[in-house]
Amino acid sequence: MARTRVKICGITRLEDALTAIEAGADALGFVFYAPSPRSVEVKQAAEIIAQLPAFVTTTALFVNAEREFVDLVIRDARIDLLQFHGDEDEAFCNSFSRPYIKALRMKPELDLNAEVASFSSAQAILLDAYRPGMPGGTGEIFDWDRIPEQHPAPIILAGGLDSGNVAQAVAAVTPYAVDVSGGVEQSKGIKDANKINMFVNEVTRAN
Ligand SMILES: O=C(O)c1ccccc1NCC(=O)[C@H](O)[C@H](O)COP(=O)(O)O
Repeated sequence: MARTRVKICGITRLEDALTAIEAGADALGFVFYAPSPRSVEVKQAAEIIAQLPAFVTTTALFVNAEREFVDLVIRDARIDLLQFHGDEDEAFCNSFSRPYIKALRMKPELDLNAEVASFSSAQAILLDAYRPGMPGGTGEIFDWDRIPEQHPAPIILAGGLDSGNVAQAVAAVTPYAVDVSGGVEQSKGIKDANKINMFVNEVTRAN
C-alpha cells in the first residue's frame, strides 16, 4: 500500500508552514476565501510560499471565486494545485493553468459515484463533512462507511480529523491523502506544532 499523503490546510504563517514540512507534511493549503477565519491575502501567501523548500506542494483553496481572482493568485503566488470548495463545475475547475482537486461535501443525498464521475479531470477528490452554510473547515467528521471500498478516484479524506482519530480513518478508508485544519490548530488560523507532529506521526504509524 502506498504511503498516505498529508495536507495541512489553513496555513497563515511561515512558522506553521515550516513546522508542517519539518513534521513530514506533503502539501500545504492556503484559503483564499475572505469569510474564513483562515483566509490569507495573496501577498501574504506569496511571501510564505517564496520561503518554502523544494518538493512541497502548495494548494490554493477557493469557494465560488471569480475566474480573474484565481488567475491572479496563480500569477502572484507559486501555486501548484487548485482546490475548489464551492459550486464550481468541471469546465470551470479544469480551465486554469494548474491541476485541481474538487471538494465534495458529504450531504446526506449526495450520489458520490455520480459526483466524482462529473469531475473526471480532477487530480483527486476531497471528501469533507457537510454542514449547511459552511463550505469547509467544519471540524466535523462524517460517516466514512459512505465511501465505497473501490474508490472512484484518488480520495483525500477531510473533516474533523485529528491525532486521535486519523489512524482509524486511514485504516477504514485507505485514502490517497488526509487533509486537516482545525485538528492541528491552537486557535483559528494558528497552528499548534505539537498537534501537527502528533498528527503526522499517527498517519505514519497507520501506514
Ligand atoms: O478551513 C476553512 O476555513 C475553509 C473555509 C471554506 C472552505 C474550505 C475551508 N477549509 C477546507 C479544508 O481543506 C479543510 O482542511 C477541511 O475542510 C477540513 O477542515 P477541518 O474539519 O477543520 O479539519
